[in-house]
Amino acid sequence: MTGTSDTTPRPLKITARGRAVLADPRINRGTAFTGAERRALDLVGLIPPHVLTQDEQAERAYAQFRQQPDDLAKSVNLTNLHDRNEALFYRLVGDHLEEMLPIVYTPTVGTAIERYSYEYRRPRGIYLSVDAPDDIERSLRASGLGADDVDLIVATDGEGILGIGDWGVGGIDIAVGKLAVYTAAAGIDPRRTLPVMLDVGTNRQELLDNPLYLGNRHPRADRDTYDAFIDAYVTTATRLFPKALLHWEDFGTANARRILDRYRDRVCTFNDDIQGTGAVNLAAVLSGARAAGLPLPRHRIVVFGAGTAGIGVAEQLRDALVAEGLSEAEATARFWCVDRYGLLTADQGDKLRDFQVPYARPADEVDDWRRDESLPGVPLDEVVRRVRPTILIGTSGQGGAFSETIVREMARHSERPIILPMSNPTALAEAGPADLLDWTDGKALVATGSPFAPVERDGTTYEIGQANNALVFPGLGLGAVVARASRVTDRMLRAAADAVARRTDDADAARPNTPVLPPIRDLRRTSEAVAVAVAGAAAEEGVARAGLDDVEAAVRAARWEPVYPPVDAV
Ligand SMILES: NC(=O)C1=CN([C@@H]2O[C@H](COP(=O)(O)OP(=O)(O)OC[C@H]3O[C@@H](n4cnc5c(N)ncnc54)[C@H](O)[C@@H]3O)[C@@H](O)[C@H]2O)C=CC1
Ligand SMILES: CC(=O)C(=O)O
Ligand SMILES: [Mg+2]
Repeated sequence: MTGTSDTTPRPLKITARGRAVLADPRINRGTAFTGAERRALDLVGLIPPHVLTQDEQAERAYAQFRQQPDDLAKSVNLTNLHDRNEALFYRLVGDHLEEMLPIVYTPTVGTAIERYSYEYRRPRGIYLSVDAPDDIERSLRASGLGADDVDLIVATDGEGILGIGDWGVGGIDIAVGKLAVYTAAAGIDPRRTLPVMLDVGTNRQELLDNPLYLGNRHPRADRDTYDAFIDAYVTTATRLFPKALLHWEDFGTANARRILDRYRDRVCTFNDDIQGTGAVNLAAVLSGARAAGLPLPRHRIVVFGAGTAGIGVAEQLRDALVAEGLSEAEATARFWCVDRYGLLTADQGDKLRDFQVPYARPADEVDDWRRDESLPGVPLDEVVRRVRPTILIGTSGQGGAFSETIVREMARHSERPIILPMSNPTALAEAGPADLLDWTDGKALVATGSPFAPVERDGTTYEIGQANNALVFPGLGLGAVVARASRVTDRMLRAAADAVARRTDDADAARPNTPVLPPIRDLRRTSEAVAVAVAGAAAEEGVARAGLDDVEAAVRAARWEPVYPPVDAV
């Protein structure tokens, strides 16, 4: 993001005066207030006299960032800037996206969430409590935003943060982090967004025992109480902010599914872990299949970790196979999903969760397969040996699960194995890219959920694509907002996946290091392409409420830029 825009920004109306201006990050620009602005806003004497440009401020802020001793300190540093001067924060993150995304987002956001009650400085977002559902409306109204003012709300209940589990109220930082990516990548106007913490308690004893813990100090609410609370949130949020897209992030598996199933046909909503992850995975697989020279229907797909993300990934791949002409049964038969009890098989009874059932293999198919009685079921290595997969996807949160033996076995039967360890944060990746390339003699087509440095091998540099829903949700959100979509449909998700995959169309598939995903440094352009595709799909499908003559122009015009608009002191 550069500090420039092709259109002159509209003046910003400011009613606050004096210290109240400096205390509000949405209007504060600190030392960049000009002499005239300082006089108009009663700031004379409250700021050192010399006026800096935003460029100069950004230079200083970057130097301060670089001085921080570690990633958590960098995260705190950026949070402080975010709390002081929002435009400068986005200017900085946009200018250094590759360097700062791992700080505001995965992996460091995971550490910030674990440390939330220790590192807490200021609140950000809206905290709703299951113990006070009657306060939902009052709390959402306390944002100061009216019916036309909200485009997007990211909500979490903190139960399934990345792969690190239940972190209670600290989960608010994943909503804040996702919104930062929405703005830095797609130019969603940050003043028209809300992070929401749905605090239903926590089952992490360490938090309940911690005197500094800032969330509700009781176990998670029972299902009826939980569902009533979620319903009160959806009903109130959509009544107060009828234009808002409701994004769900990092819920526990059962709740994530139930919520999506309940609301997806009623309101404009999507679950990032199920649908955003499914779309980015599909993009990587489409590009990978092209590079491997094997049409999608001929692939054999093993998904390791059949939870929220894993089954979301399988669902979109299955739809893509159906679109290629396979019947639903034929498409489903291309999958072998492995979870904590081993390969999903139809005889697993109540160990199978309802959303896993369609992917369970017939029990007699695996009669003579080796079982691991400690699971008890067919383990991943046996599945790989028997199935000879061409695609191996990791959404298990089990760091190192793709062992050398497993990967070498896969590579024995596949010219270009597609291996996507998607688990976050970094330590939970099922394998690292350097190992994957070593074990496959450089043949593997790899992308990972968290960022990894490029790998040097035999004089070739392999850039590692980030198979992270961050390639999808910012553009999906912007497209939905521009179209004023009434729903997020499967077709919009497919359009997003295709748009991401097209960003690697000109890559030379014959090269060993051909990318399967566009790099993060191009995230702004990728997000724009996704937004255009999504808004177009919404219009074609009849769920767009905005008239869109020129989708590309509408998307470009909708982008918020982190500039300082002229001040109108009212
Ligand atoms: N790259 C991306 O864009 C995304 C990555 N993820 C990552 O995927 C991972 C899983 O996230 P969710 O699906 O939300 O969690 P989840 O808890 O719904 O799913 C994890 C699944 O792994 C299974 N599992 C646990 N231990 C296992 C073992 N030893 N062997 C096989 N399976 C095992 C669990 O039973 C569960 O079904 C996390 O690390 C998360 O960061 C999630 C969403 C997006
Ligand atoms: C990326 C993401 O949404 C996750 O790891 O949960
Ligand atoms: Mg997530």
